[in-house]
Order: sequence, then C-alpha cells, then structure tokens
Amino acid sequence: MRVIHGVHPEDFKRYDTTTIRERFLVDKIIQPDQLVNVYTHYDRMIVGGANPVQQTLSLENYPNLRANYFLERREIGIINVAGDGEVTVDGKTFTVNKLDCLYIGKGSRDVTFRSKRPAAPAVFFLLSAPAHTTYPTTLLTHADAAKVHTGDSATANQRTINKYIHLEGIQSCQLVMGLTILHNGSIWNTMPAHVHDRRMEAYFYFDLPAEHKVFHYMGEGHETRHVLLQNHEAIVSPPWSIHSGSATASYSFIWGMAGENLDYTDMDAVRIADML
Ligand SMILES: O=C[C@H](O)[C@@H](O)CC(=O)C(=O)O
Ligand SMILES: [Zn+2]
Repeated sequence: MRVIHGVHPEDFKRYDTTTIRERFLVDKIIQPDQLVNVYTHYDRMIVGGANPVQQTLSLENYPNLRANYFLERREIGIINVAGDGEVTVDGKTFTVNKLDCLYIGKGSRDVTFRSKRPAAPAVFFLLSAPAHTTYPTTLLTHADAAKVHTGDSATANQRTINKYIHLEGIQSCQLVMGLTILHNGSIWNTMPAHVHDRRMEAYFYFDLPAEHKVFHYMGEGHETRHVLLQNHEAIVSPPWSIHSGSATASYSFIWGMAGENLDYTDMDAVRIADML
C-alpha cells in the first residue's frame, strides 16, 4: 500500500509541482477490477477506490496495519459514484447505487464489492479511519442525506452539500463524510475557503468530463498553490491547508474528514481579501 507522509507548512512553501503532486495527490485509485488503497499519516486516514467490473472485489488486510483483518480497529465509509452496485458485509448484502453511502463499523470481517452490470460498473470511493468502538453498519441513500444549498450563480459557486456521516446522520467514531454537487454553470467549491486544524480532509472529484480538469487550491491562506486533478482523482488536505477548487466544467466531489472532533461547523474561515 502506498504511504503518504505528513508535510510541514514551512517546507511546503518550497515545493515544486512534481513534489506537491507526490506528497498530496491520490491518483490511480480507480482501476478496473481492482481495489486500491493509499495509507496517509493525516489522522491515519486510508483513501481508496474499488471498481468491480467482472469480478467481486474483497477488502483485503495489509501487513502495515498489523491487524488480523482490515476493520479490526477501523471503520469505513463508502460512496458509489457510478453504476449500480452491491456491498456485502459478513454475509449481508446492501444495494449501494450512485450517490448512496454505506458506513461499516469496526469489527466486520468480510467486505466485498460488486457491480450489478459490467457495462455500467460501480465506482466506490472509500475512506477508513481508526475506530475505538463499533457503530452500526448503516446505509444512507442520496435521497435521505441531509442537504444544504449554498453559494450563488453570480459567484459561480452554487452547489448542494449532502451530509451522510456526521453528528446528526450516520454515527461514527471519527469519520465525517458527504458529497457536494455543483449546479450547472457553477465551477467553484469551498470558496470562501476555510481550514480546520482539528481535522484532515480528503476530496475526490467525480462527474467531471474527461477533457476537463479541476484546479484544486491548497496551502495556508496566505501561501496558496494549485494542483490540477482529473476525474476520479483525490487529494489530501493537511490540517493547516485550505481545500477549494474551480474547474473548467461543473462536477461533483466527495469530501471526508477524521481527527479531533466530528463537528462539521468547526471551521476557521479564510477571507478572500486575506488570501495570497
Ligand atoms: O469541511 C467541509 C468541507 O471542506 C466541505 O464539506 C466543503 C464543501 O463541500 C463545499 O463548500 O462545497
Ligand atoms: Zn473543510
């Protein structure tokens, strides 16, 4: 499993494009008939993807977890961003279709992923954090997710935030997870930007046309850099970094966090006037 280490904001100031991409970009996680995970040292969050086409894919154990099985001391949040799919947890099968979320609590042993139709395969995005206790395995459909409409077409950031794993939704030890859909013609996410020192964050972009790219912004508010991402790529955000993007077309993205608290509103806003 690839490992991403933590970066100090003072060191980040000197990074070139290649180094920024090596340290923060989580690419190549969506591969046909593969389940790919990347271990990050940001709150020990594992970021991954499963794209079953013909095969059923299993959540395998990794030697560096020093665990008997993947979820022995972990929880996982799963969101499907493509064709109809199924996730089976210790013999119980959940239908997880596009934009549905399945949370699996600590202690589940066998987790498998499959697509209903190979012609329209599922694309599951995965986030897993260390867990101290077992919360129930819970499915939440897109229709039942808590929705917040925000932004404005005048600032090209009109979007709907869907919360799945959060204080008033699916219960978890550390994970907070949801997805944001940009309205047609809007291209900006998370602007005005924010930081949250108490939680790392990961963004996974999807439903971005293949010929388009996201300019993802990171860094301290007064020391920003951009990283270009394409569809089905993710990026980690250290606790000291903003995380925001503007793309050359409308898109959606999954966001997920883990850390000191589960409080979605615990953010420190960065004023556009103060950004550099
Ligand atoms: O800490 C929360 C996250 O950055 C996202 O939920 C923000 C977001 O989806 C948006 O503004 O569109
Ligand atoms: Zn955030």
